[in-house]
Amino acid sequence: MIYTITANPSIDYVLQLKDLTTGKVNRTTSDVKLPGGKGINVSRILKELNIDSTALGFVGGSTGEMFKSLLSQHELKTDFTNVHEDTRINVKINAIEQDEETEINGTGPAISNEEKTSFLKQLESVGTGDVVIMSGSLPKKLPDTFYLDIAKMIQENGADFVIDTTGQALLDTLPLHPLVVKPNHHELAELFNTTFNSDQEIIDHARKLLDKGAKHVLVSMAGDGALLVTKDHAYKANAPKGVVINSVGAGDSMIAGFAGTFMKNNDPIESFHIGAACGSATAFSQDIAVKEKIDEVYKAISISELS
Ligand SMILES: Nc1ncnc2c1ncn2[C@@H]1O[C@H](COP(=O)(O)OP(=O)(O)OP(=O)(O)O)[C@@H](O)[C@H]1O
Ligand SMILES: O=P(O)(O)OC[C@@]1(O)O[C@H](CO)[C@@H](O)[C@@H]1O
Repeated sequence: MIYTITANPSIDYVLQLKDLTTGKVNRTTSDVKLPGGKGINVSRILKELNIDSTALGFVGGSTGEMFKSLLSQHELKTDFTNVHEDTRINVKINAIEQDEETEINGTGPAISNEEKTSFLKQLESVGTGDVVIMSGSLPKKLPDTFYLDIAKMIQENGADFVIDTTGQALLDTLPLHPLVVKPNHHELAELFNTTFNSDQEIIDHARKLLDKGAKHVLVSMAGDGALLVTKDHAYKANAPKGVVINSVGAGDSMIAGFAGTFMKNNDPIESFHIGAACGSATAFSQDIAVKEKIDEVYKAISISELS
């Protein structure tokens, strides 16, 4: 079973307007509320790919009820821990004529010790053959090491894990051999305090993450596609042409496509192809991509070997 952990889920309030002027009243041309949070997005893509997962996380208050109701139409398996304080609302502003996306994410509820303990109890049965995908910010009062501590615990029981994180937190996960890490090219450059001028430079730095323990490294590059780097090979997926509607969740979609497929077939290249299709398909959709869009985009992506 794949478990996704979204410690800090959200209602994503996605607003579209022509242009955004700060300090003024702006009016939307359309607005939708979506059940958000990185692990939730991963579970939603897995569902589209017909791969079972259970979504875990902390949900509370009246916004939590709305979040669950928004999510219910997607028919995911969930096992949320109820908390006292409200689930957050994240505001996503797509200013069409400015071609600009602005996000304002809330801090989320404070999690009490009892709520945290009850959540962790759920993970005691996770073991060999399971994968736990953890992503997104932490709500108030959870320790910075929350995801890392979970990785240590479930790994001792034989499970695989993915933590979608950046910076030092990403480096800290590597000795535990995560199934995959997926920095974007800017995040990878920041990790090594450098800038990249070629794919080869990106590949060389991605290999350092393999040397430190990652089992697979994907480097996402938004409209420039993505790289899959293994010890001896590197592959590039093109970003197909299309109209970008809302790229929020493209990275989550790519992780879901890669990890979910790899669990099934152990084939990193096909997993990469599907991951790239999920990422672009989400960028070309207002919400997280649906199966038909993923299939359409898959056909427009080719994987080429670079080195
Ligand atoms: N504009 C785009 N056109 C085509 N494909 C895209 C576009 N943006 C993203 N993708 C696809 O989705 C993948 C992941 O996107 P991106 O690199 O933006 O991840 P990210 O930085 O983790 O994003 P986010 O945090 O917004 O989810 C890219 O590698 C690419 O394959
Ligand atoms: O504040 P976090 O937890 O870092 O990110 C949360 C979030 O921006 O990530 C998802 C897209 O990746 C959205 O659904 C959600 O609103």
